Amino acid sequence: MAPPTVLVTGGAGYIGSHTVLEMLNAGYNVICVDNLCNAYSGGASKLPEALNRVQEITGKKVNFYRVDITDREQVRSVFQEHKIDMVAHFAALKAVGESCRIPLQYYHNNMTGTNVLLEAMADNNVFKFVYSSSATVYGEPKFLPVTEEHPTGNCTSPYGKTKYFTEEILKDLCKSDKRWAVVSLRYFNPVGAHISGRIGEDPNGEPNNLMPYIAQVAVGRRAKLSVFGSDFATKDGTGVRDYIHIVDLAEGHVKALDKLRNIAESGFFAYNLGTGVGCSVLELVHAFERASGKKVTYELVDRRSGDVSTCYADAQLAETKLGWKATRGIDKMCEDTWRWQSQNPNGYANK
Ligand SMILES: NC(=O)c1ccc[n+]([C@@H]2O[C@H](COP(=O)([O-])OP(=O)(O)OC[C@H]3O[C@@H](n4cnc5c(N)ncnc54)[C@H](O)[C@@H]3O)[C@@H](O)[C@H]2O)c1
Ligand SMILES: CC(=O)N[C@H]1[C@@H](OP(=O)(O)OP(=O)(O)OC[C@H]2O[C@@H](n3ccc(=O)[nH]c3=O)[C@H](O)[C@@H]2O)O[C@H](CO)[C@H](O)[C@@H]1O
Repeated sequence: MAPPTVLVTGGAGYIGSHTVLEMLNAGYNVICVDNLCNAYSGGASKLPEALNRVQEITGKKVNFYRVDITDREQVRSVFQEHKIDMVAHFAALKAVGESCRIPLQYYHNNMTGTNVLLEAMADNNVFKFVYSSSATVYGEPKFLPVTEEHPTGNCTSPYGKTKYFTEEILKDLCKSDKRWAVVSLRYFNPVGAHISGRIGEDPNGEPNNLMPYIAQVAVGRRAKLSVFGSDFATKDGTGVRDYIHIVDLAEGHVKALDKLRNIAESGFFAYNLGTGVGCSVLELVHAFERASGKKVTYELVDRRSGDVSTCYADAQLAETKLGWKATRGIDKMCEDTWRWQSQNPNGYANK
């Protein structure tokens, strides 16, 4: 039987590129689309640099189209060109603070873009869908560890709401038509890089998230880290999160695709992708110092508005239903981030 062909939206981004790599290694054919609004496109190749490197690492071909998923015609033309079996949907805008400043752009990109994609799928009889959701759908945790049964929807930012609203649309769609089979993967805090050091996280401008900030301080691009809040009710007063290695996360997607490929079952299924282990900001700083041999200068500052104190996953359901479990710990996350950051101090741009 020919290997299934998966359309990957946002495949040039951080999580998309790592997942494409694991999908190729697992034998899937991959068609990537990305509008490159948050991915480095430079170089002589027509491929975005991350995918160029994915090809180099895997020795396999990535089909790439520069497509904006909000553009109906562009999306349709990809479905006309290729016989798609399943879709893995990563494309989205994802900066929490920015989403509060420009909510309409977030709703247009993330909601309209997803609707256009789902309509094109239905028109082409493609009903298997893996969605990039987030622990942000749980809002402030009411209990820990957070299971998939935890209520969703109490999101504080427009970004978070787009993740929650999309899940609601997907549930309605699955209720309305039994041909749909949807897996929504709720990521906790993805960090790290591929072991080769060739692909990794390359944020535009000042990083919003902790790990890339730490890495840029260690490599000398930024003077110091601001630690947001030291008076939380946690082991050392700093915020606690469930960091998950990007390769574990990528493998979770392959497991989800394997499940969709092999089941006749339809419906909406949500799974947490996390490790179940909470790590504080200062624990991560110290782990990174050990892994890199560099000092990470920091100062304790006020809390960032909207931040919860502690959030970590119960990831048992993904283990039971998908046969997936995270295996890489904090030290490995730091080691691999450092290999990527030290070999590519300016990310994909060779400046
Ligand atoms: N990184 C995280 O911490 C995290 C956590 C939870 C969920 N997620 C979700 O995972 C997905 C991937 O996140 P990431 O960290 O890889 O982000 P990313 O920005 O690196 O990747 C997203 C990619 O989508 C592309 N894109 C955005 N809008 C598009 C559009 N309209 N048409 C085509 N391409 C478009 C961007 O150019 C980018 O390459 C997103 O849906 C995000 O919300 C990320
Ligand atoms: C409010 C916010 O942005 N939430 C998003 C952010 O969650 P998180 O806030 O969980 O991730 P993060 O990496 O922004 O922060 C992790 C922890 O580090 C702390 N921290 C972060 C940056 C920094 O410069 N200094 C510092 O101390 C922060 O207060 C928190 O305790 O990312 C997630 C994915 O990874 C989701 O997309 C969340 O919706």
